[in-house]
Amino acid sequence: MSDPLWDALARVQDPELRRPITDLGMVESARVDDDGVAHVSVLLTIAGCPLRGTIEADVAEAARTVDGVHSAEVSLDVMTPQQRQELKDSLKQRTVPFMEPNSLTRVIGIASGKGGVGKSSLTANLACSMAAQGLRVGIIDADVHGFSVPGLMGITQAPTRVDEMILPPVAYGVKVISIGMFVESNQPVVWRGPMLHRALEQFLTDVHFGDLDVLLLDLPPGTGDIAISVSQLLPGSELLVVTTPQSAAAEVAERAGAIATTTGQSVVGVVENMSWLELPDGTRMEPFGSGGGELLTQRLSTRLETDVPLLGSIPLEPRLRAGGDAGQPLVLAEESSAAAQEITRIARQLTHRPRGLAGLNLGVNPT
Ligand SMILES: Nc1ncnc2c1ncn2[C@@H]1O[C@H](COP(=O)(O)OP(=O)(O)OP(=O)(O)O)[C@@H](O)[C@H]1O
Repeated sequence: MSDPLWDALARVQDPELRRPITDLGMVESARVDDDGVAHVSVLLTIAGCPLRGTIEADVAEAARTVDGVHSAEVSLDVMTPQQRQELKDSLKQRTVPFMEPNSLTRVIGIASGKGGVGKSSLTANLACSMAAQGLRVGIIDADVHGFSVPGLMGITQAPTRVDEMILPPVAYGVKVISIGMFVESNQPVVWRGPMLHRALEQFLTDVHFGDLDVLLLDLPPGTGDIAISVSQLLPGSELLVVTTPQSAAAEVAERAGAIATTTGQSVVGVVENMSWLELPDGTRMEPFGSGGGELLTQRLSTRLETDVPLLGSIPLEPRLRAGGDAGQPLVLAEESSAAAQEITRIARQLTHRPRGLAGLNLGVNPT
C-alpha cells in the first residue's frame, strides 16, 4: 500500500543529483505520529553538505502537504561509508558516460579563434535556453586560463565531493563544473598540456553529471592543447565556432574550426556575435564591420568539404554584458530582447539538428 508521506517525499529532489531523495536512499525513516507531526530522518551524502538547509526545508514543506500532517520535524544525519557506496553504485548504473560509443549525450565544444568574442557568454546563454526547453544540460568550463562560466551563471557554491565523486553545482537547471571552482580565488592557472588533459579527463570521469541531453564545453580560445584533448577524450564531440563580424577575427576563427580536419570532429555551425548595435533611432551601427560570420562559414565549408551553416548573428546588447556581470543570463533575464531571441533560435537549431558524423570513429587521429 502506498504511504502518502513517502509519496510526498518522493517529490523532493536532491538539489545536486536531481533525483528523488527516496530513490537515493536518503530517507532513513518517515512516519506521522498521532498528533499529526511528521518525523523524517534524512541521510546526507556528506557531513558538510552545503545544501543541507535546502534539503531540510524541501522535506519539511513536502511533508506538510500530506493530509493530516500539520507540522514536520526533520532530522539530518550522514550516510555511512557503506550507504554512500551503495548510492555511488546506483548512480553509476544509470549514468551514460559521454565517452561510450552509445552515449546519447550531444557534446558540443564552443570554440573561437581569439578571446573576447563572447564564447563564454554564448555558452552560458545557450545552456540556459536549452534547459528552459526542458533538456538536461551540463557545462564544462574548459577555458582553464580564462574560466568565467561560474560568474556568468551566478554560481558561488563549490562542488560537493562524495569521496572521489564530484557533484557539480546547478544553476538555472544547468550543471556546471569549472577549474575556477578548484583554485583559490582568482589565482591564475599555470598548468601545461598534460595537466590540462588530466583535469579535463577528471571532469569527465569524476564529475557526476548524470544522464545529459547536451554537454557544452567552453573551450579556451585558439587551437591549444585542450582542443586536442577534447577530441581525444570525446571523439564524438562537435564544434560550434564563434566569431565577430570582423574579417580578421573570422580568419583566426577559421584555424580553430579547421582543427576538426585533424581531430575527426564535425563543425555543427558558426555563430557571429556582436554583429551590430541598435541605436535609439532604430538604425544599426556595425562597430566590428560585417560579413565575418558569412566568410567563416564559406571558408570552413570549403576546408571541411561539408556545409557548415551560419546558425545566427547576435547583436551587441548591453544587457547581455550586464546579465553576465550579475550572474543572470540574458535569455532568462530579458528573454524578449533581440539578442536573447537570437540565442534561443540558435539553441533550438542545435537541439533539433540530428547528430552528424559525431560519435562515429572516423579512424582519424591527431598527430
Ligand atoms: N552580444 C554581446 N553584447 C554585448 N556584450 C557582449 C556580447 N557578447 C559578449 N559580450 C561581452 O564581451 C565580453 C567578452 O565576452 P566573453 O567573456 O563571453 O568572451 P570569450 O570569448 O569567452 O572571452 P575569453 O575567451 O577571453 O574568456 C564580456 O564582457 C561580455 O559580457
